[in-house]
Amino acid sequence: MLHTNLSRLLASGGPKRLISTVNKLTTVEVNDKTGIAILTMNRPPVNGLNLELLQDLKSSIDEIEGNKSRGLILTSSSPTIFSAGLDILEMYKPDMDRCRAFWSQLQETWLALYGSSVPTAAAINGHSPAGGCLLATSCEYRVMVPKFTIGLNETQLGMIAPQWFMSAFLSVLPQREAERALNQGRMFTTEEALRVGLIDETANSKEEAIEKCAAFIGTFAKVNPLARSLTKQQFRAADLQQLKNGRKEDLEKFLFTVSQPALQKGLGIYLEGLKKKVKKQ
Ligand SMILES: CC/C=C\C/C=C\CCC/C=C/CC(=O)SCCNC(=O)CCNC(=O)[C@H](O)C(C)(C)COP(=O)(O)OP(=O)(O)OC[C@H]1O[C@@H](n2cnc3c(N)ncnc32)[C@H](O)[C@@H]1OP(=O)(O)O
Repeated sequence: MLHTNLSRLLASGGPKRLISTVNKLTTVEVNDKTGIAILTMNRPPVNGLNLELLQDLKSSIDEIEGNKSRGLILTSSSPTIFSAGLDILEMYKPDMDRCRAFWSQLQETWLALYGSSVPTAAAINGHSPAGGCLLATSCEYRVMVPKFTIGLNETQLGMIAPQWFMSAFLSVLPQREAERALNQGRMFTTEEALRVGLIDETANSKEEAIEKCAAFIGTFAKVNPLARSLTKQQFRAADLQQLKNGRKEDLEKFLFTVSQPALQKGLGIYLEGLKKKVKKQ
């Protein structure tokens, strides 16, 4: 009951304090009463994860870790897109120095989110393909609004999701389900995602999704925070360590892959398809 009241207070626009306005592409609002931080991505039109958004996400996660928030809820300022995943323009005809910085930052941001010591939840208020799904599955709990899609669609783009994308996916889905979905590049509707367990709950609005995420975080109110966070870290240690040990190799593989003419050709066609769709409307 206490948890429900706290979460209602948070979602109903109860006392909120804007802690950070420093980052251009993210905001952090911490509710004074509940101590839960809402981290909002704000890079129109689709929250494409480019170098700057990834940097801002990382610095917001650090800020939330540092200000002793009771939990982190990740969401988006867009009414229809949680995140369109990696900004394809970072990989299409890339400047190789920037591309290196981009992938290194993606690794850094993932390590911070997946390894975060505070309870994390995603209020998925829009489409969430590929890198968007990575962010959501790196959180401990997911609540999604109907009529959107979520999944790792990399194979549809002729790309291979790196091992650590798979780790986050596998921390949520059974191996058989995860393997089939990844091989197919399958995007799940909200209802399908709930059925397979890719999300935990549905909500009729962003506000309700945030309320349900807050209720999840509230379930830890009476649990020793250090014991909870060390337990979470033990569960995630192998996945985190695997990337930490292989960061350089992972980066080199990525740079090699994006410099392949066949991949560039595929990305060009994919981008063209996205743009044609806009013109048709
Ligand atoms: C160890 C590793 C080794 C090797 C591995 C090598 C490579 C690994 C990399 C693999 C990882 C990839 C992860 C990714 O995240 S790739 C990105 C995948 N994302 C998508 O496929 C999403 C594409 N977008 C959409 O499906 C739709 O846009 C969406 C449903 C999100 C929204 O639809 P809506 O109708 O609302 O908007 P649009 O009109 O489609 O889009 C508006 C403008 O935004 C542009 N756009 C959309 N998505 C992206 C994107 N991901 N990147 C860049 N730009 C994007 C779209 O073109 C429109 O642009 P304009 O026409 O307005 O200029």
